Amino acid sequence: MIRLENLTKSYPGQSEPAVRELTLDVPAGEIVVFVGPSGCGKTTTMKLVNRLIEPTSGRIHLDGTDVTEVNPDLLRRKIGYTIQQTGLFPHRTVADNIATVPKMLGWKSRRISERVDELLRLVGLDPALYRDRYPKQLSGGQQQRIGVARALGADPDVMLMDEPFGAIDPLNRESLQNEFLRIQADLRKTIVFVTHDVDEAIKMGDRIAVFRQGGEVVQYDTPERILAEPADEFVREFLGSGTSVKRLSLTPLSAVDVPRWSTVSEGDVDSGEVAAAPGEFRLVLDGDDKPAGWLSACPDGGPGEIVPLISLLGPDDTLFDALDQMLSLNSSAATVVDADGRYRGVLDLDTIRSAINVEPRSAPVETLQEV
Ligand SMILES: Nc1ncnc2c1ncn2[C@@H]1O[C@H](COP(=O)(O)OP(=O)(O)OP(=O)(O)O)[C@@H](O)[C@H]1O
Repeated sequence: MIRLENLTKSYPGQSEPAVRELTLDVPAGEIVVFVGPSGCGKTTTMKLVNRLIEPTSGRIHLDGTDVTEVNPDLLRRKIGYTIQQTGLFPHRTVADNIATVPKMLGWKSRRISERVDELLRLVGLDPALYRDRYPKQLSGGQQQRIGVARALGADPDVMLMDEPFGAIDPLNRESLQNEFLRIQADLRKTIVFVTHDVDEAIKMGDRIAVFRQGGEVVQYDTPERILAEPADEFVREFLGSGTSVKRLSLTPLSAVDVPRWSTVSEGDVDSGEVAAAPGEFRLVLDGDDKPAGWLSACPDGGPGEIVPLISLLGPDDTLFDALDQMLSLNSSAATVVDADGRYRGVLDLDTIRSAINVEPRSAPVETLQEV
């Protein structure tokens, strides 16, 4: 864990401190995102942690040790650091860049070589193709990946990441974010992540510290709670529009109470024991309790036919995915299954609304008739 305690940093010649009396804990294994407008002290605070900048007053504890009492070089070898401009050494190969800290730590060359290949694979680059290239022979996104691999070099418990995906186009940025979250799910590093971008903060952060000018943290909480209850007008404005949609994309269906609508079995449909009334749709489950389709009435009054389901939602999908599916399929409900593909329930607009506690503004939207 990182503990910042009453931290103040005043730069010489500046009338106001860049960071003032900042107290904040970064829990072990979490990503804490510093977000806020330009010049509000995010980078200064981050650089205080690995002593690239010395505090004017206050303390920083790393797993209970006061970092101001640790030799800065030794400290930095224990903390991975990656920045927007990647800071790769242009005249060193990818492998040599990644090996920077392991070499300083005196690792044997075989161990270093294995580690380099392992890290290249981790960040999605084939070692055979990339280890001997130079940074200028890589795309911007690939350089950022090498920056991340280098920061992970000696397997530090703590990572400081200053706008690590800042220089990347939106599409590549999103895939780097996703890959980094996938890596972090396994590695559980303690990470301080700086960004200007509120959407990136919401996506990447287990917690977000919203900074205001002068290094003041206005709100420090989970993305869900910051979106649901912004501390003041500054935070509300900083979050911008669309907070309800942002909350939808933060809510996995595994965390939603999905109403279980009544169903009919495929066997009963096949044997003609159940039928759908005109205008009625009934969800049909196969012998394994998996959705097989909707039973719709036949115009001629027959038992009806099973219309296959175009798409199902799983536990990793979010309320945003559910709404997106409903809009794109022009449907008022979406069928949800568990990790094994078995029926969990059916989501409609009312369920989505109540999951994020949004009151209906007008008459309730017509929903699929419950059977
Ligand atoms: N070396 C320095 N000397 C004097 N003032 C500095 C120095 N570095 C930063 N500052 C000032 O300290 C304040 C905080 O800067 P900092 O870089 O920490 O902000 P930031 O929130 O990271 O900004 P950005 O998002 O633009 O990177 C700014 O007013 C900046 O001008």
